[in-house]
Amino acid sequence: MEGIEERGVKEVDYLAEERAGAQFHVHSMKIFLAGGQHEYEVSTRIANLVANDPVFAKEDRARISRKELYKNSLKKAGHAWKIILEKGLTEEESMRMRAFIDEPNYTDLHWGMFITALKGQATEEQQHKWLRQAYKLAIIGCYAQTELGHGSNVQGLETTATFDPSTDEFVLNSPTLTSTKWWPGGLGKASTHALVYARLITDSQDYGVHAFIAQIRSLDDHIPLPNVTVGDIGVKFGNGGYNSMDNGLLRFDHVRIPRENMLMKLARVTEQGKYERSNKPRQLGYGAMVYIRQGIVAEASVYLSRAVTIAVRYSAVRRQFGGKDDKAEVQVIDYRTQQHRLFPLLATAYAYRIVGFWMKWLYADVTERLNNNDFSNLPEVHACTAGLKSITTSVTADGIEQCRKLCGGHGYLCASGLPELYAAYVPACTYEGDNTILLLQVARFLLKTLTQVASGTKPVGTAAYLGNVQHLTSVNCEVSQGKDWLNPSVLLEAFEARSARMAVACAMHVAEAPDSELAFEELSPELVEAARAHCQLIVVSKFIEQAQKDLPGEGVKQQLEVLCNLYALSLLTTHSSDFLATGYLTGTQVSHAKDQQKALFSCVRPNAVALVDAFDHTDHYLGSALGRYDGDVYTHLYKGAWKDPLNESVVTEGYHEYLRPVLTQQLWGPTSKL
Ligand SMILES: CCCCCCCCCC/C=C\CCCCCCC/C=C/C(=O)SCCNC(=O)CCNC(=O)[C@H](O)C(C)(C)COP(=O)(O)OP(=O)(O)OC[C@H]1O[C@@H](n2cnc3c(N)ncnc32)[C@H](O)[C@@H]1OP(=O)(O)O
Ligand SMILES: Cc1cc2nc3c(=O)[nH]c(=O)nc-3n(C[C@H](O)[C@H](O)[C@H](O)COP(=O)(O)OP(=O)(O)OC[C@H]3O[C@@H](n4cnc5c(N)ncnc54)[C@H](O)[C@@H]3O)c2cc1C
Repeated sequence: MEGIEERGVKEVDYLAEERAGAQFHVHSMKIFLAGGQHEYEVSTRIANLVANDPVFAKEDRARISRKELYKNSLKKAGHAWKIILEKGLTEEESMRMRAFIDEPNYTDLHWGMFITALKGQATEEQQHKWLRQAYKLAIIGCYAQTELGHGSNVQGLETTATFDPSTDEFVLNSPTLTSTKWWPGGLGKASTHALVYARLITDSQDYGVHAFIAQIRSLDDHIPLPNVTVGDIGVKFGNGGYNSMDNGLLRFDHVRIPRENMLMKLARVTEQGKYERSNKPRQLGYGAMVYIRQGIVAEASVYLSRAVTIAVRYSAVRRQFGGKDDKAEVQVIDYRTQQHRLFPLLATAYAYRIVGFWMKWLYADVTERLNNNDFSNLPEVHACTAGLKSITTSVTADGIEQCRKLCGGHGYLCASGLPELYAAYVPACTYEGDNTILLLQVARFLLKTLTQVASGTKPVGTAAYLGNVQHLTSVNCEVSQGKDWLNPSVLLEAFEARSARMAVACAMHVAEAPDSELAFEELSPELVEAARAHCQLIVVSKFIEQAQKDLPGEGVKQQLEVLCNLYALSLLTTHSSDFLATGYLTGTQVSHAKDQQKALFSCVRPNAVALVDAFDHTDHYLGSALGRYDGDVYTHLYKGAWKDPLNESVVTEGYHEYLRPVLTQQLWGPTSKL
C-alpha cells in the first residue's frame, strides 16, 4: 500500500470500544431482526456463500460501462441459477441469494411479477402450460403494463388485443407512438415472453385492460419474432444503480396470438367472441402489483439499515474538532445535530423491519382469504400495501441521501457505497405506483371508510380506529411533562387523533362540495397528508405492539422500547404542524416531545454501533469503505483510490494531446490537437 506508513497513518479500531459499551445482547437482536433462528441461519449461510463467490464481486460496478454491467448481471443471474439447481436451494434460500447478490436483473420481474400474475390470473389449465416452463426458466417473462403515454393510469393504456373469431386469435397492436410499452424490466434484452396488458376488443366493443401472454423472442436464437419491435430504453440515473436492468420498449404490429393466451381466470372470451366475466372482483388483476408492493415494504428496512449502518459506523470512527490538552478529537456521532439527523433513521429502520414482518403476515392472510373466495378485506389490503409502499420508499430514499450527507465529503465517493445504494433504490418511489398516486388511493379508502362509519358500518383492521372517530375528534391530549410521552397509549392516541381529524376534515370538505371529484382534486395535497398520517399511524401501532411483547435476550426489549419511542416522537416533532393544526396538541406538549426525544438520543448513543451490528450486514453486502465492520475506514479509502483506472498510469492519457499544449503554451502550434 503506497506511502501509508510514511504518512504516519495507524490502524485504530474505535468500533471495538463502541461494541464493548453496548447494553443489550446483540446476537439475540440479530435473531429478532432476521425474523427468527431459522431465518437467521439461512441468511448467514447464504450471505457468506455470496460474499465468498468471486462471480458476485461488485466493487467495480460504478466504473464499468453499461454494456459490461449488463453482461455481468446476466452472468451473475446465470451463476445464481446454477447454484440454486446444483445445491437444490429452497425458495427462501433463493430469495435470500437474490437479495445478497444485490443487483437488479430480469429474474426479479420473471419471478416477482410474471409468475405471480400467472398464478393470480391464469386458469389452472393455463398455469399448467406456462408455469411449468417458467419455473425452470425455459421461458423468461416480464410484466409489460406501462406504456410511453400511460403508467399510473392503467385504464388509459392504448395497446389493443382484438379478437378475430375467424382464426380464434387475438391480434396485438400498438396503434400509436404512446402505446409503445416502455419501462418493463427484463424486456429490453432478456425476456422471451411478455405479460402484455392491452385493451380487449371483441365484437367491436372495448372491454378495457386485460392480460395476455405474448412470445416476443425466438426460443432458438433469441431474435425478436416477426412484427415485434423490442429493445432497451437507455441509460438510467446514476452509475451502476438500476442500470444492470434492461428496462425495455416493445411494439406490436398486428401480431397474432392464440385465444388461449388471454389470462382467463377473471374474464374470458369464448370461441364465438363472447366476453364473459367471472364473479371475482376485477381488481384481482392488480394482484401482482399488491404482491410486489408488500415485498418492497419488507425490503425498505434492508436498504435503510444498510445506509444507517454505514453512517453510524463512520460517525463513530470520524473525529472533528475539540482535540485539546492531549484529548482525542470528538467523534462526530457525539454531536447532537448528527444524532438528531441519524438516530431517527436508525429507529425508522427498526420500525420498517417490524412493519415488513407484519406486511408479510397480511399478504399471507389475504391470499388465504382470496383462496376461500373472501374478498372482504381487499380494499384495506390494497390501501395498506399501497400506502406503506409509498411512505417507506420515500423515507428510505431520503434517508439514504441523508446518510450520505452525514458522512461528509467521503459519503460522496462511490467507495462509501451510498451513491450506488441511492441510485439503485430511488426508483422504488416511482415503480409499482408513483408514491403520490398511491397515497391518493389511501385517501380514497379513508373517505369511503368514513362514509361507511357514518352509516353504521364498523371498520376493521388498520382502519378500526376510525370507528372511534367521535372520541378521537373531541378528546384532548393529557401530556403535562416529557416523560408522559413514554406511555404507549398516549403515543397511540396522539397518532390516531391526528389521523382521524385530518381524514374527517377532508371528508367534510368533499361531502359539502357540489362536485365531489372536483373537490377531491382541489383538496388532494391535504388528502395526501391525511393518507400519510394514516400510514404513519400503522407503523407506529405495529412498533408499539411489538415493543410491548417479551423477547429473549438481555436488554433487547428495552432497546426496542427506546427505538419505538424515538421513532414515534421523531415523527411527531417533524409533523408537529399536523398535531397543532388539528388542535390535538398544544405548543408546550410539542416542546415536551422534543425534550423527551433528546433524552432518547442519549439512551441510543452507547448502543448505536451495536444496534446497527444487529442488522448483520456483511462487508460484501455493504460494499462500503466507510461502513466496514472493523472501522478501518482510512486505510481502505486510501487503498481503494489506487485501484481507480485513472491511477493506472502515472502520467494521464491525454496528457500529450490536451494538457501539454496548454502547459507549454503551444495551443496554436502545428502539433496541437486542440
Ligand atoms: C437468484 C434467483 C432468485 C429469484 C428470486 C426472485 C424473487 C423476486 C421477488 C421480488 C420481491 C421484491 C422485489 C422488488 C423488485 C421490484 C421490481 C419492480 C419493477 C417495477 C414494476 C412496475 O412498476 S409494474 C407497473 C406498476 N404500475 C402501477 O403501479 C400503476 C399504478 N396505478 C394503479 O395501480 C391503478 O391503476 C390505480 C391505483 C391508480 C387506480 O386507478 P383507477 O383508474 O382508479 O383504476 P381502476 O382500475 O378504475 O380501479 C379503481 C378501483 O380499484 C381499486 N384498486 C386499485 N388498485 C387496486 C389493487 N392493487 N388491489 C385492489 N384494489 C385496487 C381502487 O381502490 C378502486 O376501488 P373503488 O372501490 O372502485 O374505489
Ligand atoms: C426503474 C423502473 C422500473 C419499472 N419497471 C416496470 C415494469 O417492470 N413493468 C411496468 O409495466 N412498468 C414498470 N415501470 C413503470 C412504472 O410503474 C411507472 O413509471 C409508474 O407507475 C409511474 O407511472 P408514470 O411513469 O406514468 O408516471 P406519471 O403518472 O406520468 O407521473 C408523473 C407525475 O404526475 C403525477 N400525477 C399523475 N397522475 C396524477 C393524478 N391523478 N393526481 C395527481 N398527480 C398525478 C405523479 O404524481 C408524478 O409526479 C418501471 C419504472 C421504473 C422507473
